[in-house]
Amino acid sequence: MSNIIDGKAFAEGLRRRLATQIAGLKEKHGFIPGLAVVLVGEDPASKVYVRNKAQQTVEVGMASFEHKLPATTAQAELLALVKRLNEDKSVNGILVQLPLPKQIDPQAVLDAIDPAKDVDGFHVVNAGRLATGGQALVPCTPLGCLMLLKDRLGDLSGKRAVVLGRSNIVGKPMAQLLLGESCTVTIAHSKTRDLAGECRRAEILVAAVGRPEMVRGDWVAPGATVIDVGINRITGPDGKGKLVGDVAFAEAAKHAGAITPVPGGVGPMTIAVLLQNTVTAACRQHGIAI
Ligand SMILES: Nc1nc(=O)c2c([nH]1)NC[C@@H]1CN(c3ccc(C(=O)N[C@@H](CCC(=O)O)C(=O)O)cc3)C=[N+]21
Repeated sequence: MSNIIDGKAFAEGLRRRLATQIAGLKEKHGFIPGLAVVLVGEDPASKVYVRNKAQQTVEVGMASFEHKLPATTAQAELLALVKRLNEDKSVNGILVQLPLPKQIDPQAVLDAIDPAKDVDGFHVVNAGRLATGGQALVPCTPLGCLMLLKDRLGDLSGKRAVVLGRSNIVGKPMAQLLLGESCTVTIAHSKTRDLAGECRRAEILVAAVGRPEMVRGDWVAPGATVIDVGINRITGPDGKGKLVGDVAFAEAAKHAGAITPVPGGVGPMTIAVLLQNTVTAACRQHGIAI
């Protein structure tokens, strides 16, 4: 087995399984799940992600509702849209694309989303349920990382895991999920003393700091599994733009037992899990056990 973890292929498989499940829901229960994605403003990267999300939503057989608002949208207008989507029975999942323009407080918007429709898992109720072992909707990126880890390693119980980064959207929920799998979890960050040394102790290393190629080869223990959540657009030596992770891939791959590439690793999993979360949310809303 190659030591490269193919997130793109895993995500394709997951979407195929979801498509079958969705066809079954339509046949047996007479509905298809619906996902609403809200984009405020014109951020070019966000536009690409939103287009990909909408396309993949339709490909697996779900309904996609796209809402594009101008960058000047007032917070009250966005909250009014969220309220309408909360009340709309054909909408089972709601995602408001981040980042939002500066006149809008992102947490106010995220907390206005019905927790049952919060397919990003960013609502404080879902964060609380994840932390206390309840029935949460779990943030897509960390859940995707966990799926890749379990697929590679099987049981994670007792493993030493280091999560580099403490954001609400990746680092903290990732640590909760690993703890839930009975790993011994360390959350390391910019203030951590001897960051390289902490990382070197990890059997599982998840990098989510948003700093291009910060994790060097000698930070990786022999045989460790490395999950690179970073997506950084940099200018390469040839002057062209390219995508790199938070891990110096070529160096780290020499030490790692398994490692995710960028692109083609965690990124595609994020969208596939978003679709899965929408199916999960739809089934719970219809009282269907899955
Ligand atoms: N409310 C909200 N939820 C999100 O989940 C969310 C968001 N806002 N804002 C932006 C980030 C970013 N994000 C990505 C999704 C897919 C890829 C992805 O598919 N990446 C591919 C290709 C990337 C490329 O070529 O540009 C890869 O890594 O192979 C990347 C990044 C979701 N986000």
